[in-house]
Amino acid sequence: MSRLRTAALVGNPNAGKSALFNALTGARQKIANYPGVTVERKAGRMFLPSGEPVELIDLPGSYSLDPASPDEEVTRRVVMGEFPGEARPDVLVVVVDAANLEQHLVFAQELVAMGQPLVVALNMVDLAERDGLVIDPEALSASLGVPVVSTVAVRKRGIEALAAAMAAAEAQDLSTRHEVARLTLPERRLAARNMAKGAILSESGEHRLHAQLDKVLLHRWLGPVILFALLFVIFQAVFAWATPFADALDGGISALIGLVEGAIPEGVFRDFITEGVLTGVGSVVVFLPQIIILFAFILAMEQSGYMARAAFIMDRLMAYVGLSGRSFIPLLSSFACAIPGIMATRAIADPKDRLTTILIAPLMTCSARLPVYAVIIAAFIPATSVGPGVGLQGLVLFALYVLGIIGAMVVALVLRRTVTKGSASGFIMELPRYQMPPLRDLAIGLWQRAWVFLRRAGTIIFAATVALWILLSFPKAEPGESQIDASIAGQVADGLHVVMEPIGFNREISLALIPAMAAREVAVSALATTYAVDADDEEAEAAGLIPRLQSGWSLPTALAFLAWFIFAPQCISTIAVTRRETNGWKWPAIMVGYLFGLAYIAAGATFWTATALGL
Ligand SMILES: Nc1nc2c(ncn2[C@@H]2O[C@H](COP(=O)(O)OP(=O)(O)OP(=O)(O)O)[C@@H](O)[C@H]2O)c(=O)[nH]1
Ligand SMILES: [Mg+2]
Repeated sequence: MSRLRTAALVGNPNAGKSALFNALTGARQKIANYPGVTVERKAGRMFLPSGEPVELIDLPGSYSLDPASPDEEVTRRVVMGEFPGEARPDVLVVVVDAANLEQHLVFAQELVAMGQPLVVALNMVDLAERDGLVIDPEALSASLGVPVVSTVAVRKRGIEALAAAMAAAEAQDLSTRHEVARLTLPERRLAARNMAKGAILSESGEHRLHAQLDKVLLHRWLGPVILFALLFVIFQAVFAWATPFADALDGGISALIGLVEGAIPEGVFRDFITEGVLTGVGSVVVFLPQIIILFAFILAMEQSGYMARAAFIMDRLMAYVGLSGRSFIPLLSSFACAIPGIMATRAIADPKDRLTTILIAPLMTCSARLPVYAVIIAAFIPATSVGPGVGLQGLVLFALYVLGIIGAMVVALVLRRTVTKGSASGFIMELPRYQMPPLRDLAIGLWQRAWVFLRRAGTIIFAATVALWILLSFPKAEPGESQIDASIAGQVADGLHVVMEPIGFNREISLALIPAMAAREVAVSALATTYAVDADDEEAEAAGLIPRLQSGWSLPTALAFLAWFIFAPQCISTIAVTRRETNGWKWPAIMVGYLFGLAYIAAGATFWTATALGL
């Protein structure tokens, strides 16, 4: 006759505890909160083979008995029998994922060491077998010293055997458990690895290959080196591969301008089409090839399963600045655009972690900066190579991205010590399988990205450029006076120029920065339109933006302009989404303030250093 009254399911997150709970209890469950905390208490009744009822509790996922979150705190106290009003479970069912055995066995050993009756459910064996990995429960049982039952919770496989093992658990000899109790965490990790290895019955070549791949790609220092090398190659490719396509697009736009000039009689309307629409918006659209190449790499990294590994690598590095790998995915999406990045921070449970991530997200180089960077680099950085296969232009682009990341990390460090003080939470994630990126998905993803970019060009960039063209074109200049001087925009820019002159910005830049608040790419279209309006004749107008930049700007000014855009929060939508996600104006105001401050300092420092060096 069994004396079991209560049992608890415990284990790492996503091991399948809740699925097992459902399989064991059927519909007989009751959900409430633990007293005093918002953590859910899920209990239900199951029956042992003898027909005896047992109350089964489904505990929240945990990585160890050292609590790092309210969920883990509850798990720990229930398991230890310290939770008021909750009886210590008579038997623990430790759920481990067969495909992530090494990871899950670390916590399992800690539980074994508690010296309670215990059964291990080796769950998800179906998924492991699909991946070519067969685990021997007998071998695992021998090395852990406790019964192990294979289960597939979602197919209700192994459920009866598990219930039988639970019933038999009270007769367990607990005297040998103290050996495990003495192990330190690194020792337990090592033991987990050996046990996991020792329990492998068979492993497919593919699975072994993937495991080998992980050994290299997740290596303590080789991993980050490979990640950075890969990023380096990506930025090289953005310049090296895009040039012919960008040139072709550029030629197409010039041809279109020629066509319009031939078809429409001279006048304000023709100027509007050529200077405002085609030159302005066209100057941004030519960067479509660069955007596509960048995203082809990013999507391929995501779909191949490498991106999750990158997050894993970054977790270690981000811990130094008080952030966890949980921030990596939002920050990574911010490379496309800070808006989805900031929205993705909702997945970060810790409020201070989340706030820090929101505040630094705009420092990740979003794709809107790419046209700005690319046009200045094309105009001022020679297309020379600085080593075999290493172009200077790609190197500068890479440096700009890295500077954004370094800026973000420094800001995070400062924030974590001041306004968002608190301890960082731990982070472990399940790594997806490696696979060849499916070409179809890749193509769809690229198409979506390209469409987002073109839609921006057709809406917000178009609108801001047209508005600027109107402000630049009226009132009309007297003969002998420059159109920019006469225009409304020119007058406004003169005011801003007073503030921007000390950091090396000329009037055209000051002018372009105002509409660029709508979106960063507008800085490019605004410059293109300004120079087109300013051009004395059609020949000068047709010369294009890059020669105008080269003849009008000094190198220190161009570099200062690049430095400005690493930091400047020139994006109204980002400010709006920050307001929404932080419920007020306080944090967006702080964000905008510190980013403009940094932009000004960085641009100024760049300008004066470059000037002092005689560049
Ligand atoms: N194929 C397969 N899927 C499973 C198995 N067990 C659980 N799952 C799935 O794995 C996912 C996670 O299972 P859960 O039961 O929610 O995991 P959990 O341990 O309760 O997770 P937390 O409560 O977050 O700690 C769900 O999508 C389940 O459907 C299994 O044996 N085989
Ligand atoms: Mg669960």
